[in-house]
Amino acid sequence: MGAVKIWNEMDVAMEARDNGRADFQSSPLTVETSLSLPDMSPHVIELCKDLFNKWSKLDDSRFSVETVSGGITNLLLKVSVKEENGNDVSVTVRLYGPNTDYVINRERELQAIKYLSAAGFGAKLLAVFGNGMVQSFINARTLIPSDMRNSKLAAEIAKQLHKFHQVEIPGSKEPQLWNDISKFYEKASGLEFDDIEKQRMYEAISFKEIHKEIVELKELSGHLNSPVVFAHNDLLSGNIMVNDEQEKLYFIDFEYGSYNYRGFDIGNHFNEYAGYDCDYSLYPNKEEQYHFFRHYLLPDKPDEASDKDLEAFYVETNTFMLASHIFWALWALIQAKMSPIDFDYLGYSFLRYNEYKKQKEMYISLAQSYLSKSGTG
Ligand SMILES: Nc1ncnc2c1ncn2[C@@H]1O[C@H](COP(=O)(O)OP(=O)(O)OP(=O)(O)O)[C@@H](O)[C@H]1O
Repeated sequence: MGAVKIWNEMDVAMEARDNGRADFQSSPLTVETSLSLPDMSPHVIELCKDLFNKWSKLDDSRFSVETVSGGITNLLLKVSVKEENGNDVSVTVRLYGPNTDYVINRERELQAIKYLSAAGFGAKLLAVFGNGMVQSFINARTLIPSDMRNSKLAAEIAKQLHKFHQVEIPGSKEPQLWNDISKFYEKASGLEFDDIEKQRMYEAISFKEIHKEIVELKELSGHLNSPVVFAHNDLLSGNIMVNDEQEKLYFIDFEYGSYNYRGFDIGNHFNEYAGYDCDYSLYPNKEEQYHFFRHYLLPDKPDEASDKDLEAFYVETNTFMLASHIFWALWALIQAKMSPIDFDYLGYSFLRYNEYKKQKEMYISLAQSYLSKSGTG
């Protein structure tokens, strides 16, 4: 992560605080992400003491630091503190992965978190620092892909997403999908790999073909009038948590959040039924999708959604589902080069693009015949 980027983050944070719009702390300190947990812990404790006054005088023995997730993007730590009054308090400390600013706009993320957490979504933002942020710890379990097709949970996710899409975030309301895809395309098409096998696989990719697909899909999806909303853009099972006793659902991780097409957010979510293994036999069937759409469209009276609205929603979602494959296929190519994390990003990119090619004919003709029927094509 470059120094310029860090200062941008701090500027956003300072500006928000100066305008009295936020009540989170900030510090220019950074924590080296390559350290082992035992070596990193004293630095994390020092950071927490610097950020939170009430902890500044506590003995280090009152802090414990553990790993919550190695993520495929960041390192997430849980810091538990025994306060002087005997209370146990936990927070999460997120350390941004090196080079993630090639694929994540941190300013956009920070701006979104402030407003989303104020609207009751996700964990509360408590502090930002040089290469990460501190948030409240959520006591809930993280979903696994198969949870998402559980009909009760699917209905809850749809309802929650409907609310999420109503949050207003200041700034430009331009949908970002094609800007992001175009940025990813530029970056992804000019890579070079030191590893010979990776380079060989990379050279087999036809960027000319991908470009043509992007142009056609952009043109077609533009006719579908998908509403532009503030979208999560990465609603996979690992970014949804549920507290079963309180029946409370949490969306977390707004790294990719932006104004975007509603159909993209939902089509992307449906693609995630397949999990990281990309088992697309798990993609929701029409009945499961309609169940989701009903609860999204009319959360209080889902059974009253009209066939016409459901059909339009189906066409919209499955056209943008195709764009989601291209988005993440390009993203994974950049990650394959930039990320230090041991994950087969190149293989993942191929799985996503192959699935795009497998599905495109069916869903593009569906959208075309829908548009010609409705006279808007
Ligand atoms: N505030 C929180 N409280 C408790 N657990 C959390 C919190 N935020 C995240 N988690 C847990 O950590 C996991 C990883 O979090 P998150 O998705 O935000 O990290 P990430 O590095 O972006 O991961 P990935 O790149 O895999 O999406 C989540 O799936 C969830 O289990």
